[in-house]
Amino acid sequence: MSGDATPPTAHQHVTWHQARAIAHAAAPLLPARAVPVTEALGCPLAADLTAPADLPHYASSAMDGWAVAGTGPWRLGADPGRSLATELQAGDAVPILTGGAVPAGTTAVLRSEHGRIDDLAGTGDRKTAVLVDVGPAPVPPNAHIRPAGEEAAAGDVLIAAGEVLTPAHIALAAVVGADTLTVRPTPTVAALLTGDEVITSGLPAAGQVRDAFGPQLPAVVNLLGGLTTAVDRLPDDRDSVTAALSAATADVVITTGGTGRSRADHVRSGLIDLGAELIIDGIDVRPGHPAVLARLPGGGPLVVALPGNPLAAMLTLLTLAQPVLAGLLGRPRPGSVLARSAVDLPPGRATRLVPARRVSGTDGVTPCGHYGAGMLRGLADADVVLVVPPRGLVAWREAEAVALPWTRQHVDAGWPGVTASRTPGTPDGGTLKHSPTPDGPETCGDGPAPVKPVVRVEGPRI
Ligand SMILES: Nc1nc2c(c(=O)[nH]1)N[C@H]1C(S)=C(S)[C@@H](COP(=O)(O)OP(=O)(O)OC[C@H]3O[C@@H](n4cnc5c(N)ncnc54)[C@H](O)[C@@H]3O)O[C@H]1N2
Ligand code: MOO
Repeated sequence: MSGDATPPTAHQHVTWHQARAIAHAAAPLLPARAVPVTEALGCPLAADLTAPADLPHYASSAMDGWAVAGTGPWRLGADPGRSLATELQAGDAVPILTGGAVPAGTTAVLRSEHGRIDDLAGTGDRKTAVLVDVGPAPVPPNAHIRPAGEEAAAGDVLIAAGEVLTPAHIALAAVVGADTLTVRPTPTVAALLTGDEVITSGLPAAGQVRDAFGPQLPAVVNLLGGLTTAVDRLPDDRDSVTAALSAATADVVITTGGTGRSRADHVRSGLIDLGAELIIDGIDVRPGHPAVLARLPGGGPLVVALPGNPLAAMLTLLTLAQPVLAGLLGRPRPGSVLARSAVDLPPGRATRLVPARRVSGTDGVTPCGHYGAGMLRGLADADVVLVVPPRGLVAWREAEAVALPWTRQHVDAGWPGVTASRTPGTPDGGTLKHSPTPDGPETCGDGPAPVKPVVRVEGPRI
């Protein structure tokens, strides 16, 4: 399809809740793939990792010293190195190092501190050094031998499918000889930042803006579970935007700017030129109404098109990119936070996303100020974002909000400054609670304001 008309299949004027649900549903779990062990850190394992052989796969010494057979004193033979060719007979000993393979016939390892080499016994070429046990007690059978299979038998499950791989998992996989691991991959994200007026350093002149996204978008993507593999900057030029969209190879493309319908805005038209499926074209939310969610043809990447206004873009990450990444990771649809607004918020034409910060001494939150679509101060001050429905909010009633990716851990752990010993529900004591309903509570009504405002978390976590 070409031209700038919106394809009839696109969801238009969807609500904020619908947009999140559609975005999540449009992003199915990424198929498992084998990745090098070195790239698997942080990925959920897709198939059990079993031990291909006993672990350790040979009996080895746990000490520097001598492998001995039977009781001492022992005839000291040559260093067998790490060869298993030597077979000890009762009364034999050979030097051994920690980790060295114990020769067949070994009954114990005498650690170096507990052995003394005495005069040579015998005569001529048949002279042999004698090893004497001078430890506090005779070396017991099997001392300091790590038997084969001590840690795992061949076939044992070492790491169960679903585990998110830690450095210790990676080390374990490496020592059992795995070169690749089958994981649920981290969704990759390519960022395309549009705008002739956007500069990347120094003070912007009139008509210019400093790029707000490049310096932090990869970090936010990372907090949402993705990995940014490319950040490219594009002029406001239809061919450039179309070419960059068609060349993108990531699981998700996030664009910034150019979602409007002016002669300088080319993201929507570029998508249409390429025959992309527009899944969402416009959301009834402020800020962020021109946002687009699309899929490039041929099973290509999902495209999350963020408006250029900085606050609008950052909040649209929560509206669209967060559920998309959650879907690709096989995580539930992101939930929301329940908070109480310390002030009434009047009705409006659409759902509004309002950065809000905690009110000291209470568990209420209040709008930060400076939350125009092109601003960032309010967001920089915010603990959560209130989701204000068109009917507005009544002060101190439970209201829906979303945690910011960078405050989520504080919300999950209780608000910053709240100690675990505080009684939930008292001022500064947060009660965190999940709710299965991602669509939020009833937020308006005429009942009395609660005495003790409570903040809680609802819905599945990302
Ligand atoms: N006639 C109309 N005009 C506009 C409407 C509308 O409905 N009718 N909607 C407004 C809203 S709301 C938004 S949001 C924007 C959408 O704009 P775009 O997505 O096309 O973004 P741009 O026009 O490219 O830029 C908007 C604004 O953001 C600044 N920007 C862009 N990139 C960056 C960046 N990397 N760092 C910092 N700031 C950036 C850009 O300079 C503009 O100031 O359209 C409204 N207009
Ligand atoms: O919708 Mo715009 O995204 O308000 O700034």
